[in-house]
Amino acid sequence: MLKFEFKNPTRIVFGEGQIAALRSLILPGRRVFILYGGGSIKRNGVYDQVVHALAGYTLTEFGGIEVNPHYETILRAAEAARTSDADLILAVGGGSVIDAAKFLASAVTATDRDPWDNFAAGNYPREILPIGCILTLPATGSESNAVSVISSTVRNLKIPFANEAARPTFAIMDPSTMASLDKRQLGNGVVDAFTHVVEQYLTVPGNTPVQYGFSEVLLRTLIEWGPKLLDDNSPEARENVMWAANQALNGLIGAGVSQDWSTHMIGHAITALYGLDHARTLSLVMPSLLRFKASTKQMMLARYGRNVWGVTAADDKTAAEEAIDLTEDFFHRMGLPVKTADIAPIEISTDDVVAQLQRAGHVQLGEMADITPTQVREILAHTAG
Ligand SMILES: NC(=O)c1ccc[n+]([C@@H]2O[C@H](COP(=O)([O-])OP(=O)(O)OC[C@H]3O[C@@H](n4cnc5c(N)ncnc54)[C@H](O)[C@@H]3O)[C@@H](O)[C@H]2O)c1
Repeated sequence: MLKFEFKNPTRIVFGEGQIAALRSLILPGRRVFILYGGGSIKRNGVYDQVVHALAGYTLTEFGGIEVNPHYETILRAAEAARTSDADLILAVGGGSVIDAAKFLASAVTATDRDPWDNFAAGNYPREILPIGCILTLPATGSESNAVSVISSTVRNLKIPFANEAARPTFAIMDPSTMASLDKRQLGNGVVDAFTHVVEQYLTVPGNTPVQYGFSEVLLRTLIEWGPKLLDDNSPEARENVMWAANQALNGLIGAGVSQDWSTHMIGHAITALYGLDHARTLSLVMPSLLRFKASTKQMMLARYGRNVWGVTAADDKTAAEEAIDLTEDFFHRMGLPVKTADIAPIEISTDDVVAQLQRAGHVQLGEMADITPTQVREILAHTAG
């Protein structure tokens, strides 16, 4: 097991109707800065529930956080938060809004008014504003992790920022908020969460049976409940997927294991270039990447095939190949692309993706840092079809 430190201080308040618990989570008299996206919360009743729960508090709101949130918009939000003298950022939305809130919480207190480079180098202000969130789309785990993935239109980059201090103080997870999600967002969420587990699990084997066992439970849960969620968006499916997606990226299954975030880094480059949904870049890249790395990942792939998919092949090579085929089929059944033909009219230029990765400083990827730009080209070539 690798050395690790694990602390997840986010207070999770889970279940239908829990938005009403906001009052018990925020001290009276706080000036709350509500951050949201394109306005789905105003159409589905979530905004009204928030405002109702916070009657008597001083509220300021900032809407318009984009999908794949823009740094430039967050800087405007930071100015508004300073002007309103906010003392808590309340994110209401999916991963984009929550990521924006986590970055914003540092941008508000930073003395540097253009803090991108400082934050990218890990230099965050000592004090940042506390963040609370109300999750409306299970996918990213952002509601209780330390990461924000932010895009800069000026720099033409989409990169992750990690700041332990930005883990939300609390996260309200009410599965009924998922009722207004369409099939595309539901499928995206399940596949995003699935890939988070895979990237912390399908690496080189370690002495980490606890982490692997948790990972396998999460994968089996997403495989069982993901299609049901697409089918009927039932309360049972919502709560199981929402909880699994949170556990997939709250730091627990990744503690002490080697990790391979190459699918995500290649995916970020594709989103930055073509605007393709985050999860759809992952479903496109991951099967090809697993096939490309099948020999180095063979032992874990075979274990995954047997423990998660019930593959019975006796030899590891066949079990690994069957596991990848089943993964690809699962992504496809969830309505996501697995070949470039599925994302038409977008056409991916491997040269551009490699250049984008280099601009972002992501040149040696994988758990052994052995995925080079040349290999990225080969992986992308295998997505053709
Ligand atoms: N912080 C992390 O650890 C982490 C991990 C993975 C991905 N990400 C990032 O998170 C972002 C993606 O977040 P996401 O997948 O949660 O999607 P999202 O937040 O971008 O939302 C997708 C769409 O769904 C809409 N939506 C959200 N909730 C809704 C609801 N209840 N009803 C109707 N519409 C609703 C939004 O308005 C938006 O149009 C990407 O930028 C990705 O890179 C972050």
